[in-house]
Amino acid sequence: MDYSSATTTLFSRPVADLQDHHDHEKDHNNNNNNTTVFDLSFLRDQNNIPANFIWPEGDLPSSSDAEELLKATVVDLKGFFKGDEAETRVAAEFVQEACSSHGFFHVINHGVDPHLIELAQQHMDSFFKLPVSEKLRALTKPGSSSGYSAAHAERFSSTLPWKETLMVYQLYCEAMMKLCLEIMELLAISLGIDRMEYRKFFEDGRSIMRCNYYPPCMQPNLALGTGAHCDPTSLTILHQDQVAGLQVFHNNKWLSVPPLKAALVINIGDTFMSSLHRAVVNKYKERKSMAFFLCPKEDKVVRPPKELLLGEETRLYPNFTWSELLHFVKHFYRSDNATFQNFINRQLPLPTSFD
Ligand SMILES: C=C1C[C@]23C[C@H]1CC[C@H]2[C@]1(C)CCC[C@@](C)(C(=O)O)[C@H]1[C@@H]3C(=O)O
Ligand SMILES: O=C(O)CCC(=O)C(=O)O
Ligand SMILES: [Fe+2]
Repeated sequence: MDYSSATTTLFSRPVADLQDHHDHEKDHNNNNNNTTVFDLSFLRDQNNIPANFIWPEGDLPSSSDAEELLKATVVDLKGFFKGDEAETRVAAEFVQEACSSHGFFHVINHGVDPHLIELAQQHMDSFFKLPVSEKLRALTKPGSSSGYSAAHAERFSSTLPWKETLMVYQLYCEAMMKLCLEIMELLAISLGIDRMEYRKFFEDGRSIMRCNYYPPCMQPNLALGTGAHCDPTSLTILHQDQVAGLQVFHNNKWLSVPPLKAALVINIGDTFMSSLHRAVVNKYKERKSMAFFLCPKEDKVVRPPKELLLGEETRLYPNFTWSELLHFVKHFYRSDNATFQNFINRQLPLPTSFD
């Protein structure tokens, strides 16, 4: 096999290591013998993008989308970190306001060393600049939450996202994990439950850190960097560079979440309730984002806190474990706006219970 030709659009390769891939959903890639590898560093300059990257009209950004900005609350964490009760209450109220509406907010004075963010970005840059043959050495294995992927072509065959991703397991992500736990404390305060409840629940969490590289696209109106979806996870901390692209569907409109210097974007995932969002691409500028997804430990049972329940009959959803939901999105379902509902309604031999 030859990955060296810079003039070839696609590389086909026999993929012995993808043998046990067992996707069943509509657009999952069932062709195990011959996965196509896309070289986005070549495709970015092409006037016509391959059909695999073209999304159905209803999914595509329209010219009136995102003219408006999302009113994303800016939560200042300074007082909370100092232990100032009054300022903590104000921060928790802002979190509550955002989470009862669309679930997105910015945090500033978040305590993450800017040099660390800079360093992570430099590593990410040098990785994505490598020749495709080198990047493929880190190609993700089916079902794995680490490694490199060019447009998820090893998993899906159509409506491919216009991006390359690199997933790194949580070892490298201590600063993000720490911040997630602080925000979990604020979330608990905002819900009026024991402030340590979620902190304790997530302290042994298994998280996913993902670097996204969105090359420029000559036909940005036909493609999407990340299609509309809800994060199936628990909490997402997103660092976006200075190029806009993130949009949230709120009040029946796509609204832009423009980058705010020194801030991190936070959004709650489906184990709380995630809002539909996506990342669009553009003709001129590459865009990079780093998403840290907090997830519960695999076997932990996810259930609502007792204080929030009036009785079992008020429950909308049964208990589940993160490993069940993760398995569902990795093998059976491509995350979209109905992931959680379809997971709950799934006809699979997995037990669901209210116990
Ligand atoms: C558990 C996960 C699945 C995805 C990565 C994390 C959290 C969000 C999911 C995702 C980003 C939602 C959009 C579609 C997806 C396929 C993607 O474009 O990357 C999703 C991720 C995935 O299934 O790998
Ligand atoms: O890159 C972005 O701005 C958003 C990506 C995203 O929503 C995701 O990876 O879940
Ligand atoms: Fe997302």
